[in-house]
Amino acid sequence: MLQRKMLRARRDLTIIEGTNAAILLSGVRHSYGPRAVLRDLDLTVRRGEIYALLGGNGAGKSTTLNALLGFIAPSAGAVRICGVDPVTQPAQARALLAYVPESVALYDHLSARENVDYFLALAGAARDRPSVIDPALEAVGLPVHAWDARVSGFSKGMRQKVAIALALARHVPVLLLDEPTSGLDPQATLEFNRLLDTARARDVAVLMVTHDLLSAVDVADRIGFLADGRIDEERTATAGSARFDLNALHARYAQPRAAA
Ligand SMILES: Nc1ncnc2c1ncn2[C@@H]1O[C@H](COP(=O)(O)OP(=O)(O)OP(=O)(O)O)[C@@H](O)[C@H]1O
Repeated sequence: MLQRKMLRARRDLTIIEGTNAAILLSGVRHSYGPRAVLRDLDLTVRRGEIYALLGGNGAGKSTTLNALLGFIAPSAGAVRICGVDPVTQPAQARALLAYVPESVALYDHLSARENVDYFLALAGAARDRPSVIDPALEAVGLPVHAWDARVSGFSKGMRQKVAIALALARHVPVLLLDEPTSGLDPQATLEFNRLLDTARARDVAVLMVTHDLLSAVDVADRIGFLADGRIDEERTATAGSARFDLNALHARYAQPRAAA
């Protein structure tokens, strides 16, 4: 038993040392009571890469995000954000990532500019308006007339732009997204995907948990299906306009689940 644990620890170390992944999960296991949710999950995302993680309800996608955020400590395996363990070094890991939940929480009585300024101050990051805040708001395409408007009147898409602007202003290498396009109309979804292109161009590693296959096909470099606690299948985008075979992916995604 001890030998198995040592072998596993050595394998984890080898994987960590031999990778340039900004996001790494290696041999990760996690159970809630008797229910094993992650079983030897291996997943890596490099800087400048967008990875879409798909999976049926209850497959363990949020649990995966929670492991990366350091909210849960896996019973086995390694989790790293740019080499930092989010459980044992939470402050260092948090400084390296931005997390955008399905519903972006902002201060409704503050403007877009003020929200970015406030959260930059909380993060201890540089917050000069002309050189940091305004260029970030411009990069995400938030209309200039909205910069000083209270965010209470913002749509979901606009709130996401503020959240991504904050991530860009912080220059974090890792962006974690939970169901970013749920509830967005097709136009807002396309706009959001182009925001992710901006993040990729700035060398950010993006992990996007989603049920939105069309969005994943449009923007992701790799798509992974989480099933039975591990990546069951992974596809990589090909060059050219048909980046993925949408019909094949849909057939894969919609296939009946094995009984638990
Ligand atoms: N805190 C918890 N305590 C006990 N069980 C949990 C807890 N959180 C999640 N689970 C269970 O773990 C499994 C995986 O949940 P998780 O939320 O990670 O799945 P998901 O893939 O994000 O699902 P969805 O697509 O529905 O959001 C589910 O069976 C869920 O009921």
